Amino acid sequence: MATAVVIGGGVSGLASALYIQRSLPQFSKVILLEGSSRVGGWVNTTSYPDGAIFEHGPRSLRPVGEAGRNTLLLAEELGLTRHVLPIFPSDPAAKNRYLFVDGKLCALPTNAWSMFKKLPPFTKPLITSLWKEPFHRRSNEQDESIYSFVRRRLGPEFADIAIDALCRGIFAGDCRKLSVQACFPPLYEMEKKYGSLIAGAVFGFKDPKVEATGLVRRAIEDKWASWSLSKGLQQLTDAMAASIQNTKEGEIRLDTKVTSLKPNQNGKIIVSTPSDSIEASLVISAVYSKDLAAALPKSMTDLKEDLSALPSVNVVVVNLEYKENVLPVKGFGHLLPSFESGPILGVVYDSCTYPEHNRKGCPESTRITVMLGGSWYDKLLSPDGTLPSGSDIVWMASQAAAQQLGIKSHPIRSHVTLQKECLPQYKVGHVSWVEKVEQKIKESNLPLHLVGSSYRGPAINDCIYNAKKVVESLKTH
Ligand SMILES: Cc1cc2nc3c(=O)[nH]c(=O)nc-3n(C[C@H](O)[C@H](O)[C@H](O)COP(=O)(O)OP(=O)(O)OC[C@H]3O[C@@H](n4cnc5c(N)ncnc54)[C@H](O)[C@@H]3O)c2cc1C
Ligand SMILES: C=Cc1c2[nH]c(c1C)Cc1[nH]c(c(CCC(=O)O)c1C)Cc1[nH]c(c(C)c1CCC(=O)O)Cc1[nH]c(c(C)c1C=C)C2
Repeated sequence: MATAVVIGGGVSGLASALYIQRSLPQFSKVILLEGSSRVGGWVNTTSYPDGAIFEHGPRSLRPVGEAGRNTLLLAEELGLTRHVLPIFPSDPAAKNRYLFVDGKLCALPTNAWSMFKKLPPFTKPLITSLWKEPFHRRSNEQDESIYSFVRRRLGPEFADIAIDALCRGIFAGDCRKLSVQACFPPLYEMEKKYGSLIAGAVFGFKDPKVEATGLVRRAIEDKWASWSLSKGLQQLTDAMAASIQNTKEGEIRLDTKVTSLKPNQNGKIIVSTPSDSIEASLVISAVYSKDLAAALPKSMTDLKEDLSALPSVNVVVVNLEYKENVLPVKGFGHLLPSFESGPILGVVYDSCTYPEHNRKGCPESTRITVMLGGSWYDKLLSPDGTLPSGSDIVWMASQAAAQQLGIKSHPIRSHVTLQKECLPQYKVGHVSWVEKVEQKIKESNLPLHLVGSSYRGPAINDCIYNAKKVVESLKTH
């Protein structure tokens, strides 16, 4: 009886367990071990009895590309079709994103025409950077920072303002340190292959392989910008967990932290938890690389050191709800470049994106999420090095919202979550680091495989799709 063990019950671990059940029938037992008391990992939704929904982690998914289509397919297979909340291209949440610079909200260009206009905070129309872009020489470096790549190709102003803010709004990180090769592989490939981003965008488009039926077809035909679910994104991970447990092979054990992994003489791995030991023919690690390092035996010092080297950042997520409509603009949200504010990364206008998640009977109520910290987390700390109390953080976030959005009223409900080490930082050289750790695991001959946000992308779509690819690579032909 062959047993597969998946370590970690975030979206990557859940996807791994699901795909093992579907594609690797040689495993008569698939056991998912989760250290905490719930599945979902960073996917975490609070649903209040009055119908209001607060997301403390991810809140929307993109339907594009192979990975985006794959998640939609999975949602459909899990029976979630009627719960999908699409954002259409005409919705303000799809069209409007803002920067907060010099005390003002500045709309980012939304269409080709706006590229020809001088839109503050930029001092010249975007087209003036774009037309020169194909003439810049490609770099010979293996990797470089996102900042230096964009500065080289599109100029310093675009890098200092737009790219700086964008990296805060995806990685909560510093574009001067993050790797372009790891964080934006399509941009990196476009330059390497076509010598230019514009040429790459024109000639490099490939139709994704995932078949366009059902939800995928609807998303393509109606040009969805993004989507969520009627009960929030945790509905996806809850449905994944239910599907795993619905089969005779699948088992999820909560409050079960993996404390050690030891190879035995049969080429298997003994997976130990405080209460049990399991002999596994296959182990998929779906935890932060540092957490995997902590479970590996001392004899694997080299690999442990490598896995421990991946840095990550803390993000403080503050959900705020107001009784009335307090937003001066409609859109997805706004971001602050690092020169503006330090620790306040941005604000998501949740009630504008998903009004369905507002409390019942109060369509005018407003939900926003203020995100703080990331690479600037230290700036949030008190002089004694501690994080201010929850009520102080709510005050700080609501003051920021008041100043940036002109909100005069006080929130009627708030929720603060400290998401510790939640976003791994892919620094310059990250892709080589992934190759190195995977090579060392291969050389060890252990039946151990890596998935999760530490390696090939933090987006939910990446996590699910990479889990699928890893499991499918294990199929015996
Ligand atoms: C604030 C925020 C906003 C985000 N917004 C978006 C968004 O809008 N769109 C998007 O696509 N992505 C977004 N992301 C990114 C995305 O949510 C994460 O990258 C993704 O959820 C990571 O999933 P994972 O399964 O790889 O890891 P995790 O969610 O970290 O799961 C790992 C699991 O392993 C468990 N674990 C750890 N150690 C052990 C052990 N020794 N034994 C057993 N279990 C263990 C943990 O408890 C956890 O449940 C956001 C992330 C954050 C933090
Ligand atoms: C202000 C901080 C953050 C906001 N979201 C995140 C942080 C740290 C985390 C996050 N957001 C996205 C992803 C997934 C990336 C992907 O490839 O899909 C992650 C990990 C989605 C995202 N958010 C913004 C963009 C441009 C994207 C990429 C996908 C898309 O275009 O939708 C911008 C953005 N994020 C935040 C705000 C307020 C904002 C823009 C106004 C919040």
